[in-house]
Amino acid sequence: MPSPSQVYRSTRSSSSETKSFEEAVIQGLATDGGLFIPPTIPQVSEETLFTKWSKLSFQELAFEIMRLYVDPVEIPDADLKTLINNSYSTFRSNDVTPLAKNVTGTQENLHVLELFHGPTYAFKDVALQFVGNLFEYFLQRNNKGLPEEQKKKITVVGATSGDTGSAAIYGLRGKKDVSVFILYPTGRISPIQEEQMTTVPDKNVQTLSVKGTFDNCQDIVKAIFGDKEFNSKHNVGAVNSINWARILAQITYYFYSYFKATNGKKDKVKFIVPSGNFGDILAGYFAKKMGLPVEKLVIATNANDILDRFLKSGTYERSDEVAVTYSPAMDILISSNFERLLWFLAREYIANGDDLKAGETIHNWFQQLKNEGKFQVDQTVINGALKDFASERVSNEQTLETIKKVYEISQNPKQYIIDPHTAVGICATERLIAADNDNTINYITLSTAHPAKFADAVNKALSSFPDYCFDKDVLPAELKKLSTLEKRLKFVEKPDVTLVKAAIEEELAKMDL
Ligand SMILES: Cc1ncc(COP(=O)(O)O)c(C=O)c1O
Ligand SMILES: N[C@@H](CCOP(=O)(O)O)C(=O)O
Repeated sequence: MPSPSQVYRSTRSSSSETKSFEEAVIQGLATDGGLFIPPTIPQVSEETLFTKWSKLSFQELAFEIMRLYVDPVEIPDADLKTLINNSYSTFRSNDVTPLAKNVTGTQENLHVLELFHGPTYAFKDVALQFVGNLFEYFLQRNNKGLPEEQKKKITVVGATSGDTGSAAIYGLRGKKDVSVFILYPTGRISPIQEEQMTTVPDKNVQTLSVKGTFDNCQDIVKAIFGDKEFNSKHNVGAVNSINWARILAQITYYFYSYFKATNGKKDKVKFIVPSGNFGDILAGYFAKKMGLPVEKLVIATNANDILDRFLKSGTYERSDEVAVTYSPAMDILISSNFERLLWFLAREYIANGDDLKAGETIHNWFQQLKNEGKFQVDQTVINGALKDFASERVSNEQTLETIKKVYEISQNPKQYIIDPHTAVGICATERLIAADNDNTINYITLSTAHPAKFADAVNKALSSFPDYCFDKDVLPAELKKLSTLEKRLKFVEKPDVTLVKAAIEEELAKMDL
C-alpha cells in the first residue's frame, strides 16, 4: 500500500482519482491540463534531519528523499539506489552540487550553490540525468519479453529557452524506445546552447527551431499533450518541469546545501533562486514543507516578472510581450509550476483543506487566465505565499554590474565568474543582506548555469579587465569543440501546433526506431 505522499493527483481535478508515481511520470501532464502533485507532503523530524540526513552524501540523501515519494513496490530500494548512482556518476564534482562558501568574504555569509557540474553545464542536469534513466527503467520493465511491434515507445516533446533542451537530450540520447523532440525559439538562445542541442548525432534526437518565443513553444507542447489522438498514437512524454520527477530530483540539493552551509546544524538560511518556470524554487518549497527549517525562499526574476508582480498585487497576469534580457533562459511569460504552489495555497486558504475543492479553484483560475489573460486571488492567499516566499526583480544593467562586481570583490575563489542568471540571484541576495542587516543568516544563491553558456553577457561585463580572457578563463574544452561539429536542426516557420506535429511525424518516420 503506497503512503499518502506516494500517490499523485492533478492540480485541476475535482475528482478523487489518483495516479501512481510511474503513471504521473510517464503521462507527464494530466488530461485536464493540470500538473501532478503529491497532495500530502511527507514530514521529516528535526532529529532525523540533524542526526542522520546532515551526514549523508548527495546520493544517499537523494535516496532518502525520493523513497518518501515513490512506493517501493514501484521501484524497489536496490533499483532506486542504482538509478540515483548512475545518474550522478556523470557529474564532474564528487559533491554533485558543491557549495562555494563565503564567496564575497566572511562578513556576508553569501554562499553559491553550483548546480552546473553535470554534462550540459546547467542545473537541469541534476533532474534530467535521473529522468532519462527513469524513463529507460520503466520502459525496459514494461517491454521485457514483448515482441518488437508490441513494445511501448515514448515520444518526448519538450520546450526550451536553452537549458532544458540540451539537458533532456543528454539524458535521453541513444536510449532504447524513446525519441526526443525539442522545440526552441529561433534566435533566442545562446550559440553554445544551440550547439549543444544540435550537434548530438544520435538518431533518436531531433531539435525543432520554432519562429516564436519560448512561451509559444511551451504552449505548443501543452497543446500536444492535450491532443488525445496524437498522444495515444505516439505516447507523448514530458521532460519539462511539468513532469513531477523533475521537481522531485531537485529537492535533494536544498537539503544538501543547507547542511553544508550550516555545518550540519540548525541555523537561519535563505535560498535565493533565479526563477522563470518556477520549477527550481518549487523544489525548495517542498524541502521547506518537509521540515527543512528555511527562513525564506526568494524568487529572483529578470524583467519578465510575472511572479514578482503576483506577490506584490495578487494578480497573475500574462504580459503582452516577452522582454529580451541578458538572462534568456528566464525570458518566460507564464511560469508553469506556479500552478503547483497555487494548489497548496488554494487548499489551505480557500478550500478548508479539501483537495477536490482546491482542484476546482485552480481549474477556475486557469480558465480565467486562458479567457481573460489574468486572474486575481484574495489577500489571504498572498499573505500565505509571503510566509514562505519573497521576490526581487533585477534589471539588465544590474545583471551586468553584478557579474562585474563579483569578479572584482570575490575572495573564495578570487575573480569568480558567474553567469547572468546567477547574477540575477546574487544581485537579489545583496539587496537582502543590506535590508536584513543580520550576520547570523546564511544566504544560499543558486547558480543555475556555467558562465560559458552565456558568452555575450559575460564578455560585456568583463572585457574591460585587462587580464580577463573568455577562452582561457571560462570556456571548458568540451564546449569549445562543439563549434567544429556538424549541426542538425529543422526549422518550423511559425509557432503552430499543426506544423510542429507534422514535423514530429515526418522525423519519427525517418528515425525508424
Ligand atoms: C540558467 C537558468 N537559470 C534559471 C532558470 C529558471 O528556472 P525555473 O524555470 O525552474 O524557474 C532556467 C530555466 O529554467 C535556467 O536555464
Ligand atoms: N529555462 C528553461 C525553460 C523550460 O523550463 P522547464 O524547467 O520547465 O523545463 C530552459 O532552459 O529550457
